[in-house]
Amino acid sequence: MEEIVVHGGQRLTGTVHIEGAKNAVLPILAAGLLASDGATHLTNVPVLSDVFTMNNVLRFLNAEVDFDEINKTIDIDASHPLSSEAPFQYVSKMRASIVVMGPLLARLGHAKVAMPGGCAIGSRPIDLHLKGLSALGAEIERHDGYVEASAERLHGASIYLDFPSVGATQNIMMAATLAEGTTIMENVAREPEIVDLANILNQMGAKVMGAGTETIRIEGVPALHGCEHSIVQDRIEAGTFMVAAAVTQGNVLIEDAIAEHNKPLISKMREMGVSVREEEAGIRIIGPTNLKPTSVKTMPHPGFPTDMQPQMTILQLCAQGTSLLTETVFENRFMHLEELRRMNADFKIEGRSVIMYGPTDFSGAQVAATDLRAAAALVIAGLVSRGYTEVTNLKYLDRGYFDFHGKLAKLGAEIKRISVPDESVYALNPDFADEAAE
Ligand SMILES: CC(=O)N[C@H]1[C@@H](OP(=O)(O)OP(=O)(O)OC[C@H]2O[C@@H](n3ccc(=O)[nH]c3=O)[C@H](O)[C@@H]2O)O[C@H](CO)[C@@H](O)[C@@H]1O
Ligand SMILES: C=C(OP(=O)(O)O)C(=O)O
Repeated sequence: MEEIVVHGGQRLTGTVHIEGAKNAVLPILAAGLLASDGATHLTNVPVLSDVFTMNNVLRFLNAEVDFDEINKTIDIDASHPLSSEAPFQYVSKMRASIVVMGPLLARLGHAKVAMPGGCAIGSRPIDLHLKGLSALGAEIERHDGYVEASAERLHGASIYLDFPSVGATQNIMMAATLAEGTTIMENVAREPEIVDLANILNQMGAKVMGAGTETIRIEGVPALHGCEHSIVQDRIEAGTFMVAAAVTQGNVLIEDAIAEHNKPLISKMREMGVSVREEEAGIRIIGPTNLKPTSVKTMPHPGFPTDMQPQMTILQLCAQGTSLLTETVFENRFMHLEELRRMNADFKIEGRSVIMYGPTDFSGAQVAATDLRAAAALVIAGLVSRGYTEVTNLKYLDRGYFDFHGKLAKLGAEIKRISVPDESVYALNPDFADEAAE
């Protein structure tokens, strides 16, 4: 087992490089299945466990996938006959694998995908995905833990999403690229990752218009081909380092971060007294001595992203006074807070809101990550804690962050990732921690 050990108290300074976005590359890998002619070449691909999982899903479906981890590129060749079945062993590993459904259905007229189920942050149904695919003419059946969709040929339709679901928007958009006629999707997700997907689909020969707005119009085409595409920067990784810099009173340039994609976070950080400078090379964060409290409510884009919520709570817990955070997107995304209580955090959860009483005098503890962003939040809390913090369950962190501890170490954090025996009696003993950190 591995864990991250942080000795808090260091100011972060320097420059950090941001990877391509996990939430962009996963649906884009699925989009690679749509190209019946030629290979798709992706650059700026993040080296993440979720990417390995999605590659394996594509390989199982009979696509050729070549991942060059050093150069961060992937080539996908889906030009030969594909299989249409994504089994439980893959889908259970990663919910996002449900986005192969739209491309398979469009390309092969059939898709059988294991129902993804929920995860630690909430129940995560797929009713909106299915509603959209059904409007395009697919027959949907659910049996034995699978959802099966078939259609001789999909046809364009008008689809209104009850909620701007990211995955449903992606799945339906990809299916509609090869449908006969025009599809109008309303109340769709507007995340930058949706725009990135639309961009690559258009390079593949699709006709997708309006991505990034509430309405997307897709004119179906008979076939798509391979192309080259560079994955958009990860706004959530950028935001995570912005918070880490601010909370440690640091001075960090988040290289190539796109301010436009992180507007709600930037606005809240400025309100709290953080200096956020948009420079040519990226976003510079200078953390103040005293942070002001604030209220945050997560919303679909362009609202405050739920994927920044756990990290944001650390900034709020450090503020001088009472802050509020309301999570409206997922019903169970406060699990990191119970771990933070063991690090001295004082808060009260009331339904979907948490009231936080700052400033917190964080003290190091052994804590376990419960999901991806919880893992990042716990490490950030460790950066401002007295003594040592050990964060376990790093499999969650590895889903979405490449070399997180290494990047923080380069910025001056005292942090190591170490192997420990599974039955670790590893206590918060500075002598042992020093030894393990060598
Ligand atoms: C791989 C990826 O891109 N993951 C992101 C994507 O997840 P994902 O695509 O799963 O998120 P959605 O936008 O679909 O889900 C948001 C909310 O809608 C609900 N819902 C969704 C679909 C549906 O058919 N029915 C339904 O009720 C979900 O339960 C959830 O409460 O967007 C989320 C919201 O920004 C982010 O937190 C995830 O990091
Ligand atoms: C919730 C997240 O991802 P996923 O939808 O892949 O679980 C996330 O990136 O924070």
